[in-house]
Amino acid sequence: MTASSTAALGPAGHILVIGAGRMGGAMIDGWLAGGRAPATITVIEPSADARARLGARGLVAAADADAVAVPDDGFAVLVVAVKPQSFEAALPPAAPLLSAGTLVVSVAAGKPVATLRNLLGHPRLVVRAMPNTPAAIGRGITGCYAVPEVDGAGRATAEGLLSAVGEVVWIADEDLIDAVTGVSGSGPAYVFHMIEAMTQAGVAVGLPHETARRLARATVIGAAALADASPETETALREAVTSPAGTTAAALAVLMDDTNGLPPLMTRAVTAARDRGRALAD
Ligand SMILES: NC(=O)C1=CN([C@@H]2O[C@H](COP(=O)(O)OP(=O)(O)OC[C@H]3O[C@@H](n4cnc5c(N)ncnc54)[C@H](OP(=O)(O)O)[C@@H]3O)[C@@H](O)[C@H]2O)C=CC1
Ligand SMILES: O=C(O)[C@@H]1CCC=N1
Repeated sequence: MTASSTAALGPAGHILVIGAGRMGGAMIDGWLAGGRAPATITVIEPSADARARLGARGLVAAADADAVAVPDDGFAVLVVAVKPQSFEAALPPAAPLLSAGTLVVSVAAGKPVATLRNLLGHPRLVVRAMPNTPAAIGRGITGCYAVPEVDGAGRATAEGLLSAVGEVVWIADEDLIDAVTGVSGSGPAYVFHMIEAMTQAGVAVGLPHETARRLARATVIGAAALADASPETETALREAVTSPAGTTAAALAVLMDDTNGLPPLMTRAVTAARDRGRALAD
């Protein structure tokens, strides 16, 4: 396989996935839903239960790298989806499974290209990708960085895999992957916490917990669906809820406060996630 042949990850090209947990599993679900043949996906996954479930769906599941049979045409793509803390154990044994043309796509937070290369026998073609869990329903968004050695066709290969689970955005600077993690990789948790916080606030002003939760949950889901369906900007949609001197204006005076409101709080939260991603590099 040549360096550029990875671009042709057609229906028969093989994918190796290390780690089929929440993120790896969500991506696999997306590929299968998109029509990829299960037998073209080999997964290294230590959990026997997970392997049994993957095998039942027609994927090739191995407990470790030693148990993986490399297909005749090699693996076109390796997807690294283990936790950063598992890198040292999980990656070096997989190095012999790669060929010169294998495109390595890592979704791990924090771990830089240099570390991936050191642990995987110095592959040339590396993409760092930061997806998020709405990928499980095809509604994710992934920020990606490709090393200069990955040509347009290689990017197309990565984009083909990642767009099966949602939108794809490319960034030109590897350092900004940690910022992507802070906004969208970790972001779904912020939205779920918004539901929790609105529920808690509803209880604080007298609503029964289940009623508050139902109202909060349907509001977040409905507002997101409206933002998705509407041609209006978020600002216009917010203004449409806000009557002059009304109830929403009273709430937004609290939420939009320059010092104690949501924007400075969110900036602190995103910065903390970005900084944690940077720290995971070590
Ligand atoms: N969850 C998220 O929202 C996102 C996660 N990510 C990134 O995805 C990666 C995985 O995270 P997530 O899916 O949440 O974590 P999970 O723990 O759900 O998945 C990791 C998987 O890797 C398996 N694993 C552990 N050790 C090995 C090994 N030596 N070889 C092969 N597989 C192994 C685990 O198996 P077992 O459980 O049996 O140990 C588990 O199934 C992380 O690097 C994270 O930064 C990126 C974007 C979003
Ligand atoms: O919390 C984490 O570290 C991972 C990366 C982005 C979402 N989950």
